[in-house]
Amino acid sequence: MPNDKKSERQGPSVSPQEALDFHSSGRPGKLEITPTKPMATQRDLSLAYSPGVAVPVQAIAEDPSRAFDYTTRGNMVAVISNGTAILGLGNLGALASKPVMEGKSVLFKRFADVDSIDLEVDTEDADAFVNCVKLLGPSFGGINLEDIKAPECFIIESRLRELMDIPVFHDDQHGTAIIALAGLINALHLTDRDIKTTKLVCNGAGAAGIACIELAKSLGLAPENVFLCDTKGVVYKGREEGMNQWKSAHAVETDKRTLAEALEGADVFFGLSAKGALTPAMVQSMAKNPIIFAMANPDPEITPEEVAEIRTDAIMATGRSDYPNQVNNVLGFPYIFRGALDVRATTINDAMKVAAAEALAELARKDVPDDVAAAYQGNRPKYGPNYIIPVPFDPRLISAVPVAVAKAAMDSGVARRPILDMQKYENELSARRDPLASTLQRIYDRVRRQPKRVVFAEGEEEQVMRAAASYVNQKLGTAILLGREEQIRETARQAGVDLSKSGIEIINARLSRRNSIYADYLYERLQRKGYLFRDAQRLINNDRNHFAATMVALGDADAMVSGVTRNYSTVLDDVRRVIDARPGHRVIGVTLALCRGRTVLVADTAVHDMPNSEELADIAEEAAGQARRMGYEPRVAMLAYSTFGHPPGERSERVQEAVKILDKRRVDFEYDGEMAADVALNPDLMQQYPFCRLSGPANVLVMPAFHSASISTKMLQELGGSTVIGPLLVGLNKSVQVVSLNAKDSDIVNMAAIAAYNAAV
Ligand SMILES: NC(=O)C1=CN([C@@H]2O[C@H](COP(=O)(O)OP(=O)(O)OC[C@H]3O[C@@H](n4cnc5c(N)ncnc54)[C@H](OP(=O)(O)O)[C@@H]3O)[C@@H](O)[C@H]2O)C=CC1
Ligand SMILES: CC(=O)C(=O)O
Ligand SMILES: [Mg+2]
Repeated sequence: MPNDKKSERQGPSVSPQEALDFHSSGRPGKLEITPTKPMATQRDLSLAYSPGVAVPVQAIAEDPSRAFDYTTRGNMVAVISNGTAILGLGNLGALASKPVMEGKSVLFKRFADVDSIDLEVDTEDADAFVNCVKLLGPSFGGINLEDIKAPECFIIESRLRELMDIPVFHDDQHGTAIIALAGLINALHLTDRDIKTTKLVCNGAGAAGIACIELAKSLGLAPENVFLCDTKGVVYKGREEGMNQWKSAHAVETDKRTLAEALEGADVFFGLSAKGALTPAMVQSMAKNPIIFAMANPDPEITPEEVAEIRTDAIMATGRSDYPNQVNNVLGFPYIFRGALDVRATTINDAMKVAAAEALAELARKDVPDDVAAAYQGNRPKYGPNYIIPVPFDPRLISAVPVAVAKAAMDSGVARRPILDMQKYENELSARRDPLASTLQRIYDRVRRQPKRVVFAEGEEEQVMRAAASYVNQKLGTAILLGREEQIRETARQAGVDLSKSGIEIINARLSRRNSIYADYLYERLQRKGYLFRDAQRLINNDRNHFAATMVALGDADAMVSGVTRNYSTVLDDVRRVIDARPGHRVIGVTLALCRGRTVLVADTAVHDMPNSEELADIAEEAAGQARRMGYEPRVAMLAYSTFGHPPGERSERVQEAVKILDKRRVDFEYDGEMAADVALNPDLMQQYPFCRLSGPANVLVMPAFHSASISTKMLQELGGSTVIGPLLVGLNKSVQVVSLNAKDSDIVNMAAIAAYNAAV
């Protein structure tokens, strides 16, 4: 079973500076807490706090299970660590573990809509730690222990499991074991091996290593075929140095003493130890079609490149996201807790772990449908050596894994609130997916497949340099910074932005050898609009928007981003002097608003002040086209203050007329109107109009005028807590995006990626 595809990095690599900037930008850290109830009036205060709050207090005192109804407990998991085994970095203390724990909390939310808070407990004393967590128990629906070193982690977890009636789960043990097992099930299947006769060597006899071999044995691996190694070599019967009861339980009768000896002829290597622990010579000595899971983080025991140099028949996995086959517990803990919380499980038992592993393994064997293919770096993965396990961005995980876990909890009798309608539960799970993340992920992946050259017009601005560096680092393409080279380099030096990477070019408009060609081009476009040649030359020399747009117009760049230092409409006017609308199209602005798991595109948020009916119909067509390009099947609502004629009014007639125009054009997407925003978005209200032609809530909202579009999106952002992206410029003949004044580097990169994406599709 030769592995024809050489292992290579697939995802973005990040520089140390980028990692620091990411964590410190804006509000430091990765989490914030937002209220779920209004706290605006005296009445709100009376309900949320005294006296109203006394009522749920009494209800919970009488019946503790009511805490799940009246508080956050049922959806709240604590990620708790003492920092004694942070990733593979060792014992760096509780405080240093905080970035990882915040990260785990964010992943709980991002992947499975589980609310989570990180708690760093500053003690290495197991009793003190247990006592602390136990006392915090009433606050949470589950406890995710993280990065606590062995053997204390075994003592801590088993004591807490006895003491608490909510799931306590040491992620480095069981999360890792579940994912490794899922990968192993498929790797064994692909190499035609029987688990009963498979020989496995696990390097690392700590939390993760021991849990992995325990779960593997529970699935049929023969104890005599499993060799456990640690810093002292093989864990054999009779060994005394560096032993503990958890290692002893897996000691084997053997004369092998070193990892190298254990690996001779072995089928499987599990690495849960440290960077570089596996050498090419050891890999060479393994059996045919070896299975190598080098899972140490952040650097694996051996890299896929090193393995590929010496063997082409290996199935290779790491804990990292930038190689194929990421065996990392992020695939597990969010979904396992989701399922456990939803049935109010008292624990996470072996049946639930095995069910999760099998669900993950099965998912990787299924055909990947179109809407899922996008999550896979743009390539539709096919079950095989380079795809034995789903990627964390696979949108099917949220419905597949929790369902399996919840069912197993119910079957094994630990569910306090069984789910009666599993199909309904599965649908509810899918609705928890964060659509922004998948949309942006899809865009990024597509651009990575077809990298583009983006010109950043405001190259002297610090956040623009950061964005350009990040764009290149993320392998989205090459970046051109416009500006004075010395100035840019000095600002970059002071700000600690690394511009030395290949793929970042600095161009000074005045000194460019294309300068006169650009001036000729611009003059030809503007000579009948009152411009002299010297005016065109001045615009090219002095105005970076004109220079950048001309670069794109003449094919010297694929896309352009600007707007950090000038008003949107000013940049748009500059660009329109250089670039026309695509033939047959109308230039409009589309804003993406993401709120509570829902995405809507709002148009026109940039160009038409008071569109007439024809223009409204054009806007609907352009916005529907953009929705499709972003992977949504458009359902367009033509909005007004009235719904289907009531109350009547002249302004609504304009919108009604636009609907008739769309009827005549026989467009190939769903649309209807005129209707009010609540009817467009609320299926219950829409049902009151059974003749409405939309098959579900609208996802494209065409506003009757610019002011309503602009006001509503800004209110969504400020009051509704929506993430708002845009306006995206749509309908231009070349790809240009304008960011908002003072946009942050991350916003600029998103816009650059969208510009590059629009240039590609
Ligand atoms: N991919 C994933 O999802 C996960 C990966 N991991 C990774 O696994 C590793 C271990 O984590 P964890 O089990 O929590 O940590 P622990 O501290 O509990 O255990 C570490 C184990 O690794 C052994 N070890 C360390 N260095 C070497 C080496 N060079 N050769 C052989 N054995 C070595 C230690 O040996 P000794 O007992 O002799 O000290 C110990 O048994 C880390 O790199 C971590 O990042 C962990 C969890 C999840
Ligand atoms: C992934 C993880 O939890 C670890 O490496 O510790
Ligand atoms: Mg960990």
